Amino acid sequence: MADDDGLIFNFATTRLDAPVLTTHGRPKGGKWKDRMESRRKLKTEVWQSQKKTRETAKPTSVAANSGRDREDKQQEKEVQKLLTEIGGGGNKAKTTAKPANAKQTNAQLSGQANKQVVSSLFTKNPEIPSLPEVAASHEHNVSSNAVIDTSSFSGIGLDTDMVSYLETKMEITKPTAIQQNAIPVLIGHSALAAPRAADTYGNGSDAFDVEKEIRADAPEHDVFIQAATGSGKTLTYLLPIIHRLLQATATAVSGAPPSRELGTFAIVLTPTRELAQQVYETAQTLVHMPISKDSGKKSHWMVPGIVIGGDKKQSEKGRLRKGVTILACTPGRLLDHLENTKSFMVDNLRWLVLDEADRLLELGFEETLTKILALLDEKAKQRVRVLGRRSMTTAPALPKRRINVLCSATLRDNVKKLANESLVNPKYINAKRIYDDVEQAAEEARPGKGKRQSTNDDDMETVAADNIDDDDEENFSVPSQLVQKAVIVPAKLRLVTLVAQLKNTFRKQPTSKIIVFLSCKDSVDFMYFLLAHGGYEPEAEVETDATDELALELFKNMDDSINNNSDDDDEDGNSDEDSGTKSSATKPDGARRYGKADKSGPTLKEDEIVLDSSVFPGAKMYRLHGSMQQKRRTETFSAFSKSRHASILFTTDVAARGLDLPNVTSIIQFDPPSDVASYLHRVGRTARLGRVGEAILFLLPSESAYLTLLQEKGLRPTDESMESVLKLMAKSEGIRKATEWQLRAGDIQAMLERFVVVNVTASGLAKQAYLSSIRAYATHISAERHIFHVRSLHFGHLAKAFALRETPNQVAMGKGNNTKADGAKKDKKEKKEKELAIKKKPTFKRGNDISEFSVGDISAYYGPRVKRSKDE
Ligand SMILES: Nc1ncnc2c1ncn2[C@@H]1O[C@H](COP(=O)(O)OP(=O)(O)OP(=O)(O)O)[C@@H](O)[C@H]1O
Repeated sequence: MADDDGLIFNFATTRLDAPVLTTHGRPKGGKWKDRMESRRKLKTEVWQSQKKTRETAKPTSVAANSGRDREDKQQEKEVQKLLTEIGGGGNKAKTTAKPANAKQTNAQLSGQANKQVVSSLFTKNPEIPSLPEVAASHEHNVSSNAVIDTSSFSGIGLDTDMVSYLETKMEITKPTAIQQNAIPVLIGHSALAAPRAADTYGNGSDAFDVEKEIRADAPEHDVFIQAATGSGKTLTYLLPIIHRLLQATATAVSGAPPSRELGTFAIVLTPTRELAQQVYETAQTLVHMPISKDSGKKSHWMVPGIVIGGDKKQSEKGRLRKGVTILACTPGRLLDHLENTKSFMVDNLRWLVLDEADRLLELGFEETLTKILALLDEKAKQRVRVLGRRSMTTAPALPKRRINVLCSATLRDNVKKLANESLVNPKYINAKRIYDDVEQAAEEARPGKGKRQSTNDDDMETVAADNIDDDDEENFSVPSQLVQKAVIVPAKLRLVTLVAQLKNTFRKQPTSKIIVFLSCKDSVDFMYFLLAHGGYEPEAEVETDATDELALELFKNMDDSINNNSDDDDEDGNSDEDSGTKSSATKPDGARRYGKADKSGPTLKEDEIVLDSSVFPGAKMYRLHGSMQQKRRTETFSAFSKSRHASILFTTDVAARGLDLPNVTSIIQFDPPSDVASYLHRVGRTARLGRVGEAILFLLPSESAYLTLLQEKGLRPTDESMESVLKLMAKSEGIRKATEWQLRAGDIQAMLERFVVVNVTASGLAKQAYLSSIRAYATHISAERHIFHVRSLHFGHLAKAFALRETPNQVAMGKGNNTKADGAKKDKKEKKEKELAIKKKPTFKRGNDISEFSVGDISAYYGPRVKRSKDE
């Protein structure tokens, strides 16, 4: 580890003989020119002093990896302490005495210097560890979640009209392995379901006659569906539901015939609103199928609906009153309607699907789910008691009782418990086979029991079976055609390496659709804004014109500082004198200027869902996180899904699970996931249904042990060097000299930093993102705490990843380089607010909640939160 790799703050130091400063760190009195000169001199001295402090300070060791139970709280305390230290130290000491150590320096300087730190990108970085060679996990030509050719939908008993609609309108012709196994069971024809559905059904040339095939006494099974990401789980449960509703209209019925007035027949519960939206849209598409004449079947009465938090409850009530046949919803809102909406009729409910059941439990919805199940049971009993059986429709095609379907990626203990408690006469189905016993399913899928990473068609189903596992020996698999990479990047170079990686991806494939995962919503807002607008160079006049002298000085000094770095020298070894005169040859593609006309520069607008990028010309920028208004979330989701342009979606884990965003070519995990299951789900947004895709994980040098952890779980990203990423960008931009890739990286970093300096919005977003991401870092699960420990972060270096030139204490104090935001009053207010926020604490949630921590107030997105169960 390099000397300065410990917890050393990038604080400015003070000196005994410093000029007299105002409370804002500015020299008083004298001529304008003298003051300028004095400031410049002070800045240089502070910089030198700061350098000295850094060199003499000792690295702080990473906290010992013991006493995990206490660690969560300890970690929270530490972050709060660190934030208080870097933000509030100034209260303790206002003396200008010579600092004894870095901490003291911090305390002394806060509230005084408001200086810029422009450090070189390529110096003082920790060593990048060399990693063991990893056999690429994507060397197989066969994809593990591809559609199987040996069967057809009619072969597994699906309604003929549905089959032709799937083929002609949706271009879906062959079922996936999980569909082959689960659809017959859900259609109610489990006798036909066999370990290898394809063998059993042959080529499926004969249409399946439900009336003939379903025996009156055939037992109905609840179903547990477990399958790899992107294997078509939504259609696996929706097709049988619609199939049976359709059949019910064509067969003799006792009681009322199925109609909209009979209320809700199927409820699909999802952990996120976006997933509910997706299920709703798929159901909408399916119910609009044309029905062959004289078949007696009717589809027009089926009405899909959606109730999710964030929508107006009154309009939801109205929809429920009219009748919603297939309802997609999130748990909190469903419980609310079950308890309070009298017109919500579930008397005829025949299916309850818990999609992403493991995620629902992770989010703490266990109690809500238990209440929902109890209420549904209670309402079913009441119906028979009060109205008698006549109120029910009893078409033979319909299940005689409510069928519960659980979809989950894993068979962890909490999911097993839920399955045991809620499933009646269950079948456990994966892509390989059907089990009667949950323990047997888990046992057979343990590492060593099944093969992993298939090399041929026959093994394909075994691969997916490996996903079924228990807590002790968790093992995961990803689509075998997915290319997984990891790039180890020192903190200072993170931002520019991300830009390079994105540029390289667009160069390789100009219409790439990329998702960038970040740990918190503030980082999402910042990256979205920065990479949309940061390629526009601000006009020097904006600053010249500014009444505040400091701004002018900063703008000039900034480039002096840059020029102090040998890295930033131009081709001939000369330095530019003034950023305003930097040659356009050094500017990135598409760099433009905004000047007097839009002096204030761009701002972040709430109602904006897409931005053109100035950093990646031609590309569209999107963002998605839980703090956005529901309407914007829905619009963004739909716009990014439909986009055929080069596009980037910046998001938290709100988009990690279940979302089917078509044709995503690349996943970048810029902030590492909160646990391995999240890794699996994030990368699962690409390489869907046999398509190619790549996933790149960014790690700090101190986090490289994470790769070993991933390998232990069967996930094997190969090592990609940061240097190769930066060199490739430089080369493809026509930079010929082998040594100049560092200059190019420096240019890009400087451009983004300049933008943050002069743009009020960018500066605010950068600081907020910086602080929030440190807090989010502290929410990694305790099992991974030895890898992701907040004490191993170099706060000063990290600031550069947010294009910040302030020291950490300036950021935490709310001090900015946006001169107008620096009035004494505002400083005081901001400081107070910050201290209050730190005291009040950010709510640290554990493990998988990192994403929800990051998306802000969880109850706003997922409905009321319930207590996490103790045995989770
Ligand atoms: N048999 C099929 N043939 C072709 N496309 C299909 C088939 N089944 C589903 N699809 C399509 O595949 C995409 C992914 O399906 P879906 O979202 O249901 O996957 P999933 O298994 O739920 O993934 P995840 O676990 O990531 O949520 C959808 O666009 C869907 O229309």
